[in-house]
Amino acid sequence: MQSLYSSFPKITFFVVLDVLLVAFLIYQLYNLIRGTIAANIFIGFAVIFGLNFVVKALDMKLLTIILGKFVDVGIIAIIVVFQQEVRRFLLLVGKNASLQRNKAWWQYFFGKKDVEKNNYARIKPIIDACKSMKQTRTGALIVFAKYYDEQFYQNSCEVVEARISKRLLESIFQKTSPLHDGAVVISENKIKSASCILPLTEKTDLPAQFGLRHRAGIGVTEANEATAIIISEETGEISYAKQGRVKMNISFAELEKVLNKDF
Ligand SMILES: Nc1ncnc2c1ncn2[C@@H]1O[C@H](COP(=O)(O)OP(=O)(O)OP(=O)(O)O)[C@@H](O)[C@H]1O
Repeated sequence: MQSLYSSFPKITFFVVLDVLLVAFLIYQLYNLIRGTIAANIFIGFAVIFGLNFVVKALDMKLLTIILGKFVDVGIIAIIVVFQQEVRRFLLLVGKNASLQRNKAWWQYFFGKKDVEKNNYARIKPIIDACKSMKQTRTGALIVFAKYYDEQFYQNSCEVVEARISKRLLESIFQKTSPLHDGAVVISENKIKSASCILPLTEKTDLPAQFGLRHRAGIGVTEANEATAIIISEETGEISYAKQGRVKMNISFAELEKVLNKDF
């Protein structure tokens, strides 16, 4: 009994912290891959790791060698297979440490009123454009990128670099416009680009009516620090995507609230 107890690590502050941090990381990982195909692949990896442990314990030499080969390349395989998820995870870890974020905190404490006032002025043309596009059932996808990753967006986009205006947004998404296909990306208080082809989410548990526009809107928020407004051409319904999740059929009051927070 004595030896069993002595084999346990002493419970210190850092042991508790260690366990809490690991639990937090596993929870974040679970959040990132929940509802995606990656979740099944993750279970596949876990089964192989578990089996390897069992066959080793049972001293089954042949299986130990075969499964051992998988486990040896496990980390590399995980990075290759979970490329998107690793990217999202690193973004998540890095976002709180970023300079821009610190700037936002500074503004929060020292210039909140100005920020809020300017924010409403920035949001209004977007809300107005959404109202009009909802009415006319014009399909649209507007992405709000916290940090404009040129490599990510510009490969597939037309550069716009224009002031945000209701009429410009409407004209871009008008069905006869050459730029109407794809997404508009707003960042740094500008319409940076239009007609962007974005990565599609691999989620398997989305509503049946969600086609490519919705999948792209959700996909971009999984791969980047971004949120997205999706207006359905079929129903005029407005959805809002953030961190890979989507709120369907949101009202304009809700839209104003979320944009005020996220944009
Ligand atoms: N990868 C992509 N990135 C950005 N936009 C895309 C992408 N794929 C498709 N789209 C846009 O989605 C449009 C097609 O939408 P689709 O009908 O498949 O989507 P949906 O989610 O069902 O939306 P809706 O309710 O408007 O029909 C395309 O015309 C294009 O503008």
